[in-house]
Amino acid sequence: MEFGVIVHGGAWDIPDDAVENHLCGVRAACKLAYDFLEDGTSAIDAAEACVRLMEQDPTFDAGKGSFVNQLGEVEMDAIIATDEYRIGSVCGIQNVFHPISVARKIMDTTKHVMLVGEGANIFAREQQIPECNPEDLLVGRELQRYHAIKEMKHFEPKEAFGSYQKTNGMGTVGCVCLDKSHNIAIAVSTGGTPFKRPGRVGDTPLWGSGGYVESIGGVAATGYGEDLMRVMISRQSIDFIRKGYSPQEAADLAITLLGEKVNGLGGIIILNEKGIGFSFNTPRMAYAFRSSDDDSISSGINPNNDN
Ligand SMILES: NC(=O)C[C@H](N)C(=O)O
Repeated sequence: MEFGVIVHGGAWDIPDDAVENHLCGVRAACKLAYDFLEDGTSAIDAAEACVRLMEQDPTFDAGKGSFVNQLGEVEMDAIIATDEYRIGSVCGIQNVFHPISVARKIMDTTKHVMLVGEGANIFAREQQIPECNPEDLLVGRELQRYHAIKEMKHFEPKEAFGSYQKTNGMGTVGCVCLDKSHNIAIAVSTGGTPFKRPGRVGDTPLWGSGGYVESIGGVAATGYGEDLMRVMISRQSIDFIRKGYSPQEAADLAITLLGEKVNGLGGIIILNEKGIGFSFNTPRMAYAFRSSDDDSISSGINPNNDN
């Protein structure tokens, strides 16, 4: 392909009544990135714009709509990177609409790769990234979930990713873009897991776990972060590509490995010049993709392309 994009909107037990919003959200983000890439925009700019759109969509567990932690607060993580090992990552940031753009500024303007917590907020202020009120990121659905979980005797965040319960609306967002100059970029953003401990960081902002990219391909992950980071799923996927597997084969192998090694639950998307791949072992994952070889966007949410 000359250029292309794949997007995910989270891998978990997406309830039936949230399917439409998830599909609309990933398709809109995919279209935005594809149109940019067609116009000659760089992969990194297209990837940032794509994730920003999903961060402002309250359907997803990223930006507005994020889960709240045990204190009832939103703490977000994000990563953005190019295939030249330029990386920006942010953990536990609060009160900004677009963590992905903070990550981008870290990549573009500092010598660092990752900033966390209050330090990340100080940096965002210095960069004149607009701050918002904590309530601006909170949606009623998440407040209700917070109170419901607080009432529970026992809550296991991993269960939200399997087929154990129906909880409305959650899903990290991510994308991989290839531009006309053969550059690949990844961007991933999340509010983490429900009722997480304050300070908990998942896979998303960790290079090689939530995302990874080299010239041979880019990967973005989603799912139960503690499992994804144990197997460094994104880096594993690219190692399969290096061994000669196609993006689809690499995606399937990485998800099999996730299940076999740590009984993990999650999904990944992969893209390189040879093609697109995606795989998940959760009940559903929202995804959309289009390469320059395709006439239109493909999207889905159920296993086996059964939509
Ligand atoms: N919804 C998600 O994908 C959550 C994210 N992977 C985390 O564990 O923080």
